[in-house]
Amino acid sequence: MTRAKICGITRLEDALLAEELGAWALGFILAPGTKRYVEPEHIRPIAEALGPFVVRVGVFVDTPPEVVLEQMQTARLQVAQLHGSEPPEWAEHIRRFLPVIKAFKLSGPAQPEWLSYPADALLLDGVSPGSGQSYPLDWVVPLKPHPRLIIAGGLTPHNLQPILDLKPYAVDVSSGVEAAPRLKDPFKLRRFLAQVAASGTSRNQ
Ligand SMILES: O=C(O)c1ccccc1NCC(=O)[C@H](O)[C@H](O)COP(=O)(O)O
Repeated sequence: MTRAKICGITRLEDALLAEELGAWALGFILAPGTKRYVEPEHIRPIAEALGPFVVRVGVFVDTPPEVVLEQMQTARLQVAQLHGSEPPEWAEHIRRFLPVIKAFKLSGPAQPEWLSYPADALLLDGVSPGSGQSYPLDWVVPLKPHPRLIIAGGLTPHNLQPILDLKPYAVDVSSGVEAAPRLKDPFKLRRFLAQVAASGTSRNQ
């Protein structure tokens, strides 16, 4: 079954709606200077308002492991997503305490050696995270053997079906379900999550 992660959450109402519509995971951007950055103290009340069965993910870019762990605790998040050029030792350090998703940005086909990166799941993204940029689907193929492969990058309710046909562990979307940067669009969110559910992969099936 394929799960859905909704990334770039900045508002409580978006988080609660995504949860209600069946999202498995919600992502909060902890990379200062990026469009959807939210401070750990701002995330905390959102994370605490969610039910127990939705996974709270913190997204970091080249942040040292000690800082990742500190901010994850402050924000009450559960899974760390490493979205920069973090060395494997950083992921190993964080994994002593929390599960890790390692993201790789594609400017060409995925590299098979990424399969051995120490992470609980791998995520493939476009070259410019959160920008709605996609890539040719066959670039994903070298990582297909990974049991927990998350596909992101330019997904929308319109182009989602061929990705779902690959049956990845999860799909991840940010700008494709926004009304404007930082604000989710309830209609797009509903369509995206309904499509994941209709693929026979909803958490309720
Ligand atoms: O979304 C951001 O602004 C962002 C900034 C810095 C690092 C990562 C970021 N997003 C990570 C994600 O997991 C996004 O969901 C992913 O890049 C897909 O975005 P989109 O193409 O807009 O759906």
